[in-house]
Amino acid sequence: MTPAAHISAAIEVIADISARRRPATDALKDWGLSHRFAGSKDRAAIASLVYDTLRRKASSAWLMGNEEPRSLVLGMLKLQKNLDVAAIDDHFSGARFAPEPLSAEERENLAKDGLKGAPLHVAGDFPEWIEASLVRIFGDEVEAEMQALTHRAPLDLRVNTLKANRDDVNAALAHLALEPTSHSPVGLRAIPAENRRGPAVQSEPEYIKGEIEIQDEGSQLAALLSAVHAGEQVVDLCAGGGGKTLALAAQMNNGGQIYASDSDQRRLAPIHARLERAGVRNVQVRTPRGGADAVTDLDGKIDCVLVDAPCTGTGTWRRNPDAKWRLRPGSLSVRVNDQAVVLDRAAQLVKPEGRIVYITCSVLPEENDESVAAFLERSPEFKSVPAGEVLERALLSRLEPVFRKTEHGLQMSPLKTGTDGFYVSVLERRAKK
Ligand SMILES: C[S@@+](CC[C@H](N)C(=O)[O-])C[C@H]1O[C@@H](n2cnc3c(N)ncnc32)[C@H](O)[C@@H]1O
Repeated sequence: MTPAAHISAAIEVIADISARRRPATDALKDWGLSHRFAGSKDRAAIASLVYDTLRRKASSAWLMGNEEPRSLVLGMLKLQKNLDVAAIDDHFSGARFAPEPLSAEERENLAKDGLKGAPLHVAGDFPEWIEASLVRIFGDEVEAEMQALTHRAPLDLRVNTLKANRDDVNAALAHLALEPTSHSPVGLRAIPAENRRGPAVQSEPEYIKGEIEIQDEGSQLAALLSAVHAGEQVVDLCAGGGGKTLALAAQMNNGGQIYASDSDQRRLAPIHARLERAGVRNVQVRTPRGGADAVTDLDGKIDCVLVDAPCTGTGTWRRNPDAKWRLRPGSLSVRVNDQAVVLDRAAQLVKPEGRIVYITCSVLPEENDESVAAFLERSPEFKSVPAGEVLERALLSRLEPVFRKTEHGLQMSPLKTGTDGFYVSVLERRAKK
């Protein structure tokens, strides 16, 4: 397929997503099934155009004056790919499989001076209703922060220090041209290539042997900020597929004890094979049976409860750009309620002077500082640990300048830390009087 044919296909897929309000992954899969002649490189190029279009949906619509799929793709080619009118013209030739030639109006819109005069939610490409929340966290950096969240995300790996070290793994994977991550001491990063799929890491021997995991650097840092160490009793209360559990086990060098649980039995299922592959021996998986709480026997005994909370995932919009246009106020309030439930449960598990490490992959203050503030109001026996001390305990004080500090925690973002938008707050139970 030619680049112009890729653009035609992307317009078709965007039309399907808009008309049927369906996730981009489903629309792309269907397109692939009904166009079996397209090879994997073609499908990757089309997916890349579709995701870039979703990243810049609001600004493209503003530039082109409407939300038609063709307009959205045209706007993206200018705003995200920096193509000028002549370069776009070449693709829109009207030849077989290429899109129809540009109209005079399209040409005029594409020649405009970018986003000059656009409102904030357009310039930052986010739903207007979250603007006030974003201003609360980012102040006058909303536009820069949200624009950084429209870029493609890199692929990050965490080196499993139970089995390997970063230099050796990097040398073995030299053909992938990875770079050590800037902040996590155990991360390696692959920069995304334009219009291509990322490296097939899962087929590398190092992956198969459990020496590496795929994990965003922000998630690695969130686990490190828990400052768990060998000898501690730890509960990973929202363990899901175990991404953080594996990182904690490596930090504890297989010492102490981690209990991994989750209210959703199905989400926990993959953890067993992952623990095995990573050579983890200090994790007991506590599977809830018939919805029953699987950690009641641990109440009041735990040094550190990790709450990798259910959240809206706004901090991962680089990876799931269509999720941002589907976010609704109702789903945010459902998540805030879930967070209250899980924080209250975590509090029962923590022993005096123990801690809850509360994590989200969101940049919205409602589910970060404000969820924490509401918890502290309900549970005066807890206090939030100042950011400087959290970093010091995790031996990460050198990172103090890169994090955005909030009232109760630390906020990461593509702009500030070059990671997904993770939030971490450490909540310590006061000593018994
Ligand atoms: C962000 S995901 C966890 C991701 C996982 N920790 C990882 O690193 O791969 C949030 C998890 O919280 C779980 N969850 C939601 N409400 C919960 C509750 N009340 N108690 C325990 N787990 C809960 C969800 O099932 C989901 O698996």
